[in-house]
Amino acid sequence: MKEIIDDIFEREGSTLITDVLVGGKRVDIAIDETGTIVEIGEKNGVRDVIDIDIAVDGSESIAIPGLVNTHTHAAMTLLRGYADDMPLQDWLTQKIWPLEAHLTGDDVYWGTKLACLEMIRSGTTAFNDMYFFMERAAEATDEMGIRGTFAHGFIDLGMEEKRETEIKATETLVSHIKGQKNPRLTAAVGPHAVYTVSPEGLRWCAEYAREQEIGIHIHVSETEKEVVDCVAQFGKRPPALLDDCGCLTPRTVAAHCCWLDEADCRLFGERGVNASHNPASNMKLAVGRAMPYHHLREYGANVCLGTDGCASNNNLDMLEEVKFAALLQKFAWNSQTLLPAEEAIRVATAGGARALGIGSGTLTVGAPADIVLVDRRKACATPLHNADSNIAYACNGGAVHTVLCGGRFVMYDRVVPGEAAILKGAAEAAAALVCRAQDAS
Ligand SMILES: N[C@@H](CCSC[C@H]1O[C@@H](n2cnc3c(=O)[nH]cnc32)[C@H](O)[C@@H]1O)C(=O)O
Ligand SMILES: [Zn+2]
Repeated sequence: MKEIIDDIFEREGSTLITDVLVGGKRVDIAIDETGTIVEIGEKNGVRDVIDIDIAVDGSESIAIPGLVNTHTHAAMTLLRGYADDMPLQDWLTQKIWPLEAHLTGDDVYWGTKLACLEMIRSGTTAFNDMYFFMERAAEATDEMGIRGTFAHGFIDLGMEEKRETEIKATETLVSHIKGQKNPRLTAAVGPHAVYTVSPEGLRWCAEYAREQEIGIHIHVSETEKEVVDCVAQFGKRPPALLDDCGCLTPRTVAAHCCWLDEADCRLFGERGVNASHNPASNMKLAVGRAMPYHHLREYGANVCLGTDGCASNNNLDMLEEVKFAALLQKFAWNSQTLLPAEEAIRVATAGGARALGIGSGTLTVGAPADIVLVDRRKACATPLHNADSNIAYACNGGAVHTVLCGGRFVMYDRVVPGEAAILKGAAEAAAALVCRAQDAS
């Protein structure tokens, strides 16, 4: 790679990536000053398409579309390693929620900065977030230069008063995000799950999402207990309850979907729901069953990929998540051919872009230049019999060296601007958060 041009992160001109491997072919990629891919052609074939401001030698790199993390609680980076090896409900009620009660907006700002740093370093250019103080999460994401969809985690626990508070917080966030008019930041509604949000709350979320023309982000059928309790309380399974409340739409991202049966998958396909597979989180929390990817694909649902939060993964490396997904599906459903490498990468890129309604996810002319360069000189990428195989089964985020989002460099030759300050700020915020919680207990 050429020496780092000192203002490369500020440049807003056009970029040419030369001689890079895309889908098994060596090509040049021309990106115009608006950050759009304007030409992908044979080596040396597209140089005169743009007035080149920056040229990047891609001859030692494989290019893939920016990875799209469709389920995070990004600022949970501050809780990484705080509570491990527990069942979901105990983990939430005994450890996570008591600590989250002491979160501040500054905590979410630093936690999200750290999350964006980690995501950029491992090739993620867009993520779907559900948490607290989401205005601060959006501020951090804008500073880091990648794309985010933000939902206030809506939990009413069946209480009218809390529902009103959550409604106001959701409306405030949505108008804040829309008011920014920032193409990289979008809003969504985030009803947490059927066991934490009343049917009245679910119906409000669905209606508000429809009215605002935004997405819905929700945890669905993560555990068998969730399904059993839902049937006992409402006489129907979570997907049917959500459908009755209007929550199943083509703009819904349903996280986990582990305990869906075949009829649930057919309903998801009929409604065009996006099912976010979170294999590392599901295995770490031992939720007991893998998402039935084969049924969701068979019935036409869009499957995408997510990491969940850093307290149940514990990182945000989507290349690692691609491997977990491809292996878990084969193991869980006893099929050596289920979710092959190329398909697993597509789920993590095009599948995620479709779920969030963003134009990236593929390296094609007219798409936003959300591009990740993977280093071919790494051991995990050598030999290069098959790039998709190396990307899905051998490499992790550590093989990524350069990342563009909307044609702008967010990492260049393994340099991310402001990294040291982000690590310091997030570490200090995490330590102060735990101290506050301990002082209060
Ligand atoms: N306003 C809400 C905030 C909810 S944010 C989203 C919540 O989901 C929690 N969470 C993280 N991972 C999971 C998961 O896998 N399943 C269910 N909840 C999770 C996370 O800790 C956070 O509390 C409240 O009053 O609590
Ligand atoms: Zn979650």
